[in-house]
This record gives sequence, structure tokens and C-alpha cells, in this order.
Amino acid sequence: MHGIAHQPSMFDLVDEPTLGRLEDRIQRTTLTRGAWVDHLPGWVGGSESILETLLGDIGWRAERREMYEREVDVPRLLRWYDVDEELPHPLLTEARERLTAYYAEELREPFVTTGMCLYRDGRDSVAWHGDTTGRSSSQDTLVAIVSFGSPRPLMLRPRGGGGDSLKFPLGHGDLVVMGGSCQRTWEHAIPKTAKKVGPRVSVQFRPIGVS
Ligand SMILES: O=C(O)CCC(=O)C(=O)O
Ligand SMILES: [Fe+2]
Repeated sequence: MHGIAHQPSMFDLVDEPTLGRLEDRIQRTTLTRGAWVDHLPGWVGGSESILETLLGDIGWRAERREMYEREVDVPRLLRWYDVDEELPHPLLTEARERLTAYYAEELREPFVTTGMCLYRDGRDSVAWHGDTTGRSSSQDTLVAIVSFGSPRPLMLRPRGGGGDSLKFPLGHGDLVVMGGSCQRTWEHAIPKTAKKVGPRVSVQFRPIGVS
């Protein structure tokens, strides 16, 4: 990983963000109705500098985006990077490319947009929903999420209820990918918590026409 031919200083060792391997490390959980979730804790190493960048002035907005089929309260800040808008940290661009390559066979198109959410503390959250604006309302797709900062659990439950919910802890540098019919047949949420938690930034990569 650190095979670059220069003398690393302490600062480099602590600060330089890196992407780990995806092959053979990512764990798939098969859900019902053609949905699945991949999970890889600690995919991004040394991600302090990325978090610092993301917590800076990158244009966070408090506005509500019309993302979901029903209006949900969105107590969190949002930043949407459309196709071709440069991401605020080069490692995020590399992460998107690596995910496009890794999922090429299943996705058959690149991840192109990057949605970011900032959960300032435990009162910020997102209610149960699927990302069903656009093609994902009727087609299988993939949504890849890389999480930075304070750990928060991503909850999943079958749409319409009637099943146990699953919990994927998302810590600093962790990757989770929702695939298959997951956006249509399951719902996900980041619940509020009374615990004292610091800020968390979620970075979501999606193909064109999915949000
Ligand atoms: O915070 C997360 O990782 C999930 C965000 C999410 O579900 C969304 O923005 O659609
Ligand atoms: Fe979502």
C-alpha cells in the first residue's frame, strides 16, 4: 500500500488515506426478494484527512431534496455532486472508480453521482425509505456508501414490514453496498440516537438516474 519510493514521515504515515482490497474481503448478505447487502469495515484507511475535508466548507445545504416517494423529514445537511463535478478529495474519486470496476459485471454501468449527507450529531437521522427516485423505482441497481466519522448503524427492513430489521454498523472508513432489488423491496434508515456521537459523513455513489 505504501510502496511509494520516498521516505515516509510520521505525518504521511498517519495522514495518507488508502483504499484496501475489495476482492475476497467484502461480505455479502443475501436478503429476501432479490435484495442483497455487501459490507466491508475499514475499506478506507487513514481517512482523518478526508473527514476533515468533508467537514469543511464544501457547500453543505440544509434544504430538503425531493428524493423519496414520500416526504420525509431530513434532519441532516446535504451536498450533491452531479456527474462530472469534481469531488472534494481525490481518494473519493478513486473509490468511485474502484467500485465501478469491482461491480462492473453486476452493475454494467459506472457509478457517476455522489450524494453526501452530514449527520451533525445523534439528533440528525434519515427516516425509513428506499432510494426510489428515477430508474431505481422499477429496476435493480446498486448504491454504494462509504462512511466517515462517528459510527452510526444503517438499519434495513423489508418494505411493508413483517420482518426483522438488520443492523449494519457503519464506522470510519467502512463500505456498505445495497444491491439487487434492495431499494424497491427493502427500506433503510439511520435512526436518531440519544448517545453522544460526533459528526458522521455518508458518501453515496450511484449510477445515472438513480437517487
Ligand atoms: O447515511 C447513510 O449512509 C444513508 C443515507 C441514505 O440512505 C440516503 O441519503 O439515501
Ligand atoms: Fe437512502
